[in-house]
Amino acid sequence: MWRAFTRLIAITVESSSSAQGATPHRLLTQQFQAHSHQQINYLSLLNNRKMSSEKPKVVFVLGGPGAGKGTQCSKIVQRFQFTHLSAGDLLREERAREGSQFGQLIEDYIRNGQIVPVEVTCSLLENAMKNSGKTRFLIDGFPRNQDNLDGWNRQMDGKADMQFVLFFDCAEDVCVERCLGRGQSGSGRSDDNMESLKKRIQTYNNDSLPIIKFFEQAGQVKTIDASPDAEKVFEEVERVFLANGFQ
Ligand SMILES: Nc1ncnc2c1ncn2[C@@H]1O[C@H](COP(=O)(O)OP(=O)(O)OP(=O)(O)O)[C@@H](O)[C@H]1O
Ligand SMILES: Nc1ccn([C@H]2C[C@H](O)[C@@H](COP(=O)(O)O)O2)c(=O)n1
Repeated sequence: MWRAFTRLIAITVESSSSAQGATPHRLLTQQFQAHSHQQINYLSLLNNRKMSSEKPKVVFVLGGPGAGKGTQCSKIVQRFQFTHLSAGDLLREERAREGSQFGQLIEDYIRNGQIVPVEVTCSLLENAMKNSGKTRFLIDGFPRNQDNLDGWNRQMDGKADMQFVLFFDCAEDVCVERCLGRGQSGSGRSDDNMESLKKRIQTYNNDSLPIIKFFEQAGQVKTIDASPDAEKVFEEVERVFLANGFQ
């Protein structure tokens, strides 16, 4: 955990801040140091429920911001027996939960297009898996960086079987247009704006693409062209699931 904090403290964050003389970097650094002094108990996020006795099957769903991951996950849920768990949605829920000790930290990361420490995200995912009582999961927007992947391997080792990575390949300008469109139609998301998007895209290129490449080299990636309309994209997605034995 200390290793994670040391790295967090080194993060450089560019954002606007009204506080006099306080750079955004310094503000976040102070916040993380405060959190570390409180000795955050990440385990407080985990409940005691057991995972279903059948080992859960997991499909990781990755792609740029706005590539259409959530849209396609809804369609997969309707067609196949999967439960959709969006890491971003779980983080937003935790941010909004009254009394959460992680709310402000999550907000700072999301607004700055950075990836929340895996201890938080993976615990939220594991809980959601346990609470659902289900055994097939689409894990959307995770693992997004090396920290996510390492944390998943540590925490979920032997607890779930990853089937494949569904990668929605989408040009940057299309992703931007879709996210801005989503913002304009009232998503209410604090990161559907050009300033956050620039950072999210940078994080995606620097941190997420190498993870997709890693899975690709292991032969575990199913790439889908995400640029056509959603129905057309789903035709490809459906083929992948059928070819991998899902009915
Ligand atoms: N194939 C598509 N063609 C056009 N618009 C799409 C398509 N798929 C999704 N959209 C629209 O683009 C926006 C982003 O889609 P969605 O929320 O599914 O993306 P996402 O990859 O889950 O995004 P994020 O990673 O930011 O959560 C939404 O407004 C959605 O309606
Ligand atoms: N593994 C993850 C997934 C998401 N987040 C944070 C940072 C993202 O910009 C934000 C929104 O995610 P989205 O809904 O676009 O998938 O949530 C993270 O830190 N770690």
